[in-house]
Amino acid sequence: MDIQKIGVVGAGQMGNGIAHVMALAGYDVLLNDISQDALDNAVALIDKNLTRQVSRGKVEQADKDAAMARIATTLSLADLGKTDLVVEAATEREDVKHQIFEKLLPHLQPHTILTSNTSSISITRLASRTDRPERFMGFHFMNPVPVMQLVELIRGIATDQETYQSCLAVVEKLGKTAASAEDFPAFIVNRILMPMINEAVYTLYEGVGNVKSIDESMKLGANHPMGPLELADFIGLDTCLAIMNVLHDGLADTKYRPCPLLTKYVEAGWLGRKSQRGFYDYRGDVPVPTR
Ligand SMILES: CC(=O)CC(=O)SCCNC(=O)CCNC(=O)[C@H](O)C(C)(C)COP(=O)(O)OP(=O)(O)OC[C@H]1O[C@@H](n2cnc3c(N)ncnc32)[C@H](O)[C@@H]1OP(=O)(O)O
Ligand SMILES: NC(=O)C1=CN([C@@H]2O[C@H](COP(=O)(O)OP(=O)(O)OC[C@H]3O[C@@H](n4cnc5c(N)ncnc54)[C@H](OP(=O)(O)O)[C@@H]3O)[C@@H](O)[C@H]2O)C=CC1
Repeated sequence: MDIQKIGVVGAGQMGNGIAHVMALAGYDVLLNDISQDALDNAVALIDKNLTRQVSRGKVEQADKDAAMARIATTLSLADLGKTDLVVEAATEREDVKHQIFEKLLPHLQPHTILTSNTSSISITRLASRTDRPERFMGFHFMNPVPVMQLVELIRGIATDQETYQSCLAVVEKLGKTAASAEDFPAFIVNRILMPMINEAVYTLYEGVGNVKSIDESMKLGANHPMGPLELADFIGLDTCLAIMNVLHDGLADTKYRPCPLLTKYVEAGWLGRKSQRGFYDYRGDVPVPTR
């Protein structure tokens, strides 16, 4: 299917990155959120990130201008009815995602493909509550979207081959690489990454190391670009906890038990970079460890 117009639901860190790369690749993008502030911040951030790409010689000024002109925003989900593909990138909560798809359905054209950028939630279950489980897929970008090469494509039990091929063609047009994952809790990347992050929080909780020593150990000792706690703050601690809960509930194995310290940080509203405090405090000039 020829996809031209793409709707993105949720203008948080993933939604803005997805809108950025889609518009740069030539798609018309309609970005939706429940908050006007989130939409305004997302457009400002896309502008800033594209400007940086221009200054580093990665993007031509004319391509940046054209990409910005292809991005429109809306507070109304009904406006996404005219799109060919929707990427849902709202908060990692199953009830929120079900509600979004439920509200979208009456406005959609029959051919529109629905996808979710969920990090962990069952694609089959999300699809089953729509009128088009055969045209529903997991479309899982990595953070930061403009930089990371991989997109996980996850077929639900009912997803048809044409839908898969259409999504694969979008990934290729973005210049990214697709990995196919089966629809089991947290798919491939987060099935492996999130238990490591959770284990780093246990290492902190049990006093084996502090924030600085744990992150330095994994950066200098295992050549990771970010330490696991720095990465958790970057992803969002609410998202990390939600993924661990999906793994724990979905696979019923105690090895996925979320660390109580991770739960405590989320209860405090210390969600990482997006709330200015997590395993580090970002309110000053340099990040300061909180433990
Ligand atoms: C939770 C999930 O469901 C799935 C996930 O996404 S899991 C998370 C996956 N992501 C990771 O693991 C990221 C790990 N970290 C990294 O790879 C690196 O630290 C990083 C790429 C984020 C930054 O790299 P760095 O070398 O430390 O910083 P820096 O030199 O400033 O940035 C490298 C490039 O990325 C760009 N960049 C960094 N952050 C960016 C952002 N948020 N948006 C856009 N571009 C960004 C920079 O502009 C820079 O571009 P150039 O190469 O053109 O100069
Ligand atoms: N963070 C990451 O590293 C990655 C995250 N993901 C996945 O991407 C999705 C988004 O994550 P992320 O961008 O980090 O989260 P953020 O918290 O940064 O952004 C979520 C956005 O969705 C908005 N939102 C909430 N409810 C609705 C709704 N009903 N309709 C429209 N918008 C809504 C939120 O608004 P408000 O703030 O007002 O609530 C917020 O702007 C999640 O499913 C997550 O698991 C996937 C890959 C990597």
